[in-house]
Amino acid sequence: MRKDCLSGNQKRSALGAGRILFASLASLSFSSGYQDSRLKKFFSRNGTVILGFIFILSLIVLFAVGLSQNRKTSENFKYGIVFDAGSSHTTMYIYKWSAEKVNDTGLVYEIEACKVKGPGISTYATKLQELPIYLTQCMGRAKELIPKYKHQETPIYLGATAGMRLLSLEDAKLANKILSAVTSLLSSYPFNFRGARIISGSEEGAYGWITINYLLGILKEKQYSKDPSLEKNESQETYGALDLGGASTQITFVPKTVTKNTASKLMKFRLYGKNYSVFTHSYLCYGMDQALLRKLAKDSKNAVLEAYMEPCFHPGYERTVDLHEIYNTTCAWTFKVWLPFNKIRIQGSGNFEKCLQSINELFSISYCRYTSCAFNSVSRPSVHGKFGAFSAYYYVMEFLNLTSDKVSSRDMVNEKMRTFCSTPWEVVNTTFIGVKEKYLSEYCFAGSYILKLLEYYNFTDYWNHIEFMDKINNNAEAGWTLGYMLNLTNIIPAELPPPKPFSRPTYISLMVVFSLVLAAVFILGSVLFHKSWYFWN
Ligand SMILES: Nc1nc2c(ncn2[C@@H]2O[C@H](COP(=O)(O)OP(=O)(O)OP(=O)(O)O)[C@@H](O)[C@H]2O)c(=O)[nH]1
Ligand SMILES: [Ca+2]
Repeated sequence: MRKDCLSGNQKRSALGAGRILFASLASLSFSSGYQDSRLKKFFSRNGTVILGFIFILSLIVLFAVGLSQNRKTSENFKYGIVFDAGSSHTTMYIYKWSAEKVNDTGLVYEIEACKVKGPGISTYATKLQELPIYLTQCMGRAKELIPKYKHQETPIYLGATAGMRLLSLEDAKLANKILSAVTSLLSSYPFNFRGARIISGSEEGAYGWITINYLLGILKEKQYSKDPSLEKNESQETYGALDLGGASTQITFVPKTVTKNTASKLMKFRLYGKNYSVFTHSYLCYGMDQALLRKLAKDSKNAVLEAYMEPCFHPGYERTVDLHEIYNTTCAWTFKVWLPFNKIRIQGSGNFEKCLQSINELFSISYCRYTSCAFNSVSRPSVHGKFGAFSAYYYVMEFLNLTSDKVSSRDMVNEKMRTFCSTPWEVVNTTFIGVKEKYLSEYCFAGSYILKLLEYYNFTDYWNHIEFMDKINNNAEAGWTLGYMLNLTNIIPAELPPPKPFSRPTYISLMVVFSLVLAAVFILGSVLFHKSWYFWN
């Protein structure tokens, strides 16, 4: 338990200090008081008033010092803005924290997640003039929510992820044009603009890992180890992070053992006085949207008379796609075949087993130069401990009602998926009214894809180790943005800040005790002074 009251030792030392103070004051009044008769007269008349005045002044000083050290946290808030420019869309997050408690864990929280209307910024290469309108609504929210006098000191960052990574592989100049346009646009706002850049897949994975462990209070657990409310986190291992975006997916965790194979994939951090070696890998083209595009491109070769049966779509569902749209992407071009038509009609058959088989072909496992690989010849240290799965992992599992603790095995998920995929589209469409058609029609594919992805990561027998998470502890959404800001604003120190000498209640108790001792000293001093004056006169 944290000590909030005075301990026996503290009480004894407080009283001891009082006695010494009293003795020195008394001796001072005896030794110097009688040497000057004018002074004696003055003290005899005004002594009590002077002592009372000194006493009150001391109290005021003591309390003023005390209050200045224990100022209410609501007085000085700081803010930070981060734009997550993802492949499918952009979201602006506003974080708020107390300047005084900045080093405590879990105290930065999200006050706004503003979804920018429209697709990801990588699609704006040919319509740069539309960017001001694109960002204006969320920037307006930032101006509204952050007090005006804080605007200038509020940092604003924009991090672009896999959509821009892909564009920069296809045409680096175009990607730079977008970033320049965004830079000049965000610089024109009254905030402290600190850069727009494409973050690497490793950064995206690592910052996501920092975010969830920070919000769960795991990074700084040691400092709280005597607090019963945080006991569950004592000596707890960090959570691994699983992020599934639209164009890339990341896996990040602290491996139990580091081998030669994994060493090159480790990122090292020193946070709150502890060292972490974090394995992280980002698979470009393995995000949800790009995986579906690649699957459609791969299976389009089966088209007969401009149509083919798609097992990952519900029976009765139909979608017509432009072949140009699916072949002309960096992720899918390897599946390009010549077909005598421009469009294909995709008809759902809702066959879960066939869907899984077909998804299998998206993962290359034929070659592994390490002892064990997840897929695409990327080394895979054994997964262990708990994992937090967010972004599309959460959206999909939440929709399928598979996020509960009771869903403890992969078999249960398989069963649910089998039934869901075979449900006719007409039934699905009329049951889930109001759900965006794009999302609704793709949940069968998405759920099956997640199952396969987690199988390749080797979670088959560890399904119950995964927690699907969105907002953590009601503080902030899981994702890379908070970790990015914590790092760039140095909110997480490398070393643990030294503990405060006293907690607030201890501090107040000490003030009260010392004030009472002071009062007693002055009252006694004043009585003794008068007695001695009469005695010597
Ligand atoms: N069902 C559902 N899907 C969503 C929702 N929001 C986004 N998605 C989809 O989930 C996938 C992942 O979304 P995000 O995590 O936002 O992806 P992103 O950040 O744009 O992409 P990356 O740049 O790869 O990280 C994409 O296919 C989105 O279209 C939602 O609210 N519900
Ligand atoms: Ca993302």
